Amino acid sequence: MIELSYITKSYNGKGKAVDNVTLTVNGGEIFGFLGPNGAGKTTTIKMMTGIAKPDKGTIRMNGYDVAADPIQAKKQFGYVPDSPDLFLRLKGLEYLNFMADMYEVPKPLRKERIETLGRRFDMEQALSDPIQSYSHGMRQKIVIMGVLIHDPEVWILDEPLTGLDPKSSYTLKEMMREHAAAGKTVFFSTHVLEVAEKLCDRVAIINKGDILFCGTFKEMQERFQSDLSLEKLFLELTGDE
Ligand SMILES: Nc1ncnc2c1ncn2[C@@H]1O[C@H](COP(=O)(O)OP(=O)(O)OP(=O)(O)O)[C@@H](O)[C@H]1O
Repeated sequence: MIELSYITKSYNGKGKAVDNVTLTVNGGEIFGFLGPNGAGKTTTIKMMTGIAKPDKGTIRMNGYDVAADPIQAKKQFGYVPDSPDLFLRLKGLEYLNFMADMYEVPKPLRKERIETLGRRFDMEQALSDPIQSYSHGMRQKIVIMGVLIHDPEVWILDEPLTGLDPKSSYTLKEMMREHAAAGKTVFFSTHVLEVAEKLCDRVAIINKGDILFCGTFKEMQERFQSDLSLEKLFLELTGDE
């Protein structure tokens, strides 16, 4: 479960990148975080993960306060950033072992998970190569695998489908569904509204730091008394049409 209460942040004292955002994401749901470029999605995610500090407000991960109890809070989630260009000099397998060490995954369990993840993401052959030699999509996959190797309860994924080929994208979506079906939490940002419409139990739409809507797609259609697609509703709501 993720709880954001009255989160506000501005950069260099300028306008608010995130303004008084309150959101709860429950276990058992896939939650989509949508908004135009510069809306405040990544800033919100950086505050959720402890990378950036909110000016005001509190964030809890499964009840642990990210500011007051950062280690316990960080044990609750896995985070895939929007750029996968990390640890480029390590080989894929070295990176997965490093992540497994950080999260104290026992050796037999990590071996089993590396095999399963390698198979599901078609990465078995690439694991002995340096990450530097990977394509963007392969880097994205190794970062996702590094998160999943410690089986965090809460997944926080910033644009996770960007650059993935159709099979890997399908696999990740399937894994997101499995994770939520097991009662755990999936929070992800995306610009691909067709995916959000099909995959998410609930969505929030943020624009200029404000949450404009939070709920199910059906609730959104009811609110606007419309049977338009999520894409059309999004464009109306964010004033781009
Ligand atoms: N490090 C920073 N310094 C100053 N301003 C920043 C910084 N990071 C983000 N901003 C500003 O904060 C606002 C929100 O940006 P953010 O990156 O959170 O948007 P986003 O919704 O993730 O956008 P995108 O979809 O383009 O990735 C923007 O106005 C952006 O210019």
